[in-house]
Amino acid sequence: MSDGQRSPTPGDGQIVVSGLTKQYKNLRAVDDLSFAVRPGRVTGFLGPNGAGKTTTLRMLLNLVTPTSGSATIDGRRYADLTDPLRHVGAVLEASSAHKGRTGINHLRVICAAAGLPRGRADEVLELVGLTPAAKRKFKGYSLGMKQRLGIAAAMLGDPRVLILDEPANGLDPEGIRWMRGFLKGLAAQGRTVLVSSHLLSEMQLLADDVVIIAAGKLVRQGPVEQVMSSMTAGGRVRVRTPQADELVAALREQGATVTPDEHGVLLVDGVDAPTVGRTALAAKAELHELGTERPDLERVFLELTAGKAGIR
Ligand SMILES: Nc1ncnc2c1ncn2[C@@H]1O[C@H](COP(=O)(O)OP(=O)(O)OP(=O)(O)O)[C@@H](O)[C@H]1O
Repeated sequence: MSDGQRSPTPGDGQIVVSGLTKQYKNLRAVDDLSFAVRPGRVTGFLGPNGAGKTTTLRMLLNLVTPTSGSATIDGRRYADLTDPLRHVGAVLEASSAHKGRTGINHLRVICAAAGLPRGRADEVLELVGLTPAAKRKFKGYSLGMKQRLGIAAAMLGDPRVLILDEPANGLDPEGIRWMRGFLKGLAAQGRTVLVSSHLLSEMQLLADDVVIIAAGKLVRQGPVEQVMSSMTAGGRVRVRTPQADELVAALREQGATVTPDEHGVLLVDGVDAPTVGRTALAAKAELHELGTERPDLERVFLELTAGKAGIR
């Protein structure tokens, strides 16, 4: 087809990880991990360095043998997929290819080995915007071009499921923007896109769902908005009023802790903003400001994961 897209392979497109565990000598890299990844969405697989993301992805792709538990794609273990390239495409690290080979020839070699039509190489190159560099040698490719070539190779079998390990690593802002648009586009076509990252900020822009792990264990999973707001719930309330003494007394009666700051703002812990508003109304305190301070998400993420991770 002219745009290089065909309809994805049938299958439920789900990734299901269940009780997955990998024990290295004296390190449990992945520890009884369970989560599910749905089609039609980009799922961010988040965790600090050493959390076990790569090991999990490698178990999904049958490159590492689990100690226990299971990981399935389209309801089957990778090893049991009859035509794996048609089910799942993976980009585990910046693509490597024979240095002297051109981008298009690299893809044609894979097509030949996998029994795919030769023309598919041109289609996927077009898909990732590398057609102008088709005949350039791999050794002259930038990191961004190598990433695109890796994605092109993963797309050769037109898989329903895409798995990428830290695809934004080393890319410039333009490359990252392209990657984001490309992956969202694949999800919009109904594909399953699982992307690992150690950057929460990147996942806020890219992911629909997130799975957060630390020290091999699940920390949170769910729609990105829901997970983020659960992480920053319980922020302290800021309130400003000319009748500060009256409001402080009324709030303390409600069990709240009130700390005035140097600018005349009252910082209130223990009750939420609507409660502060109601209390102010009852105490006849005029409000000049009322809001909730949200903790910095990146800091919460670090605390959430560092506390579990320890030193690895
Ligand atoms: N073959 C191995 N033998 C022993 N330990 C290993 C092996 N592979 C990984 N590990 C360890 O398992 C832990 C998890 O590693 P993993 O690469 O899965 O983490 P990650 O979340 O992908 O982190 P990063 O982003 O740094 O790659 C790390 O402590 C790592 O050193």
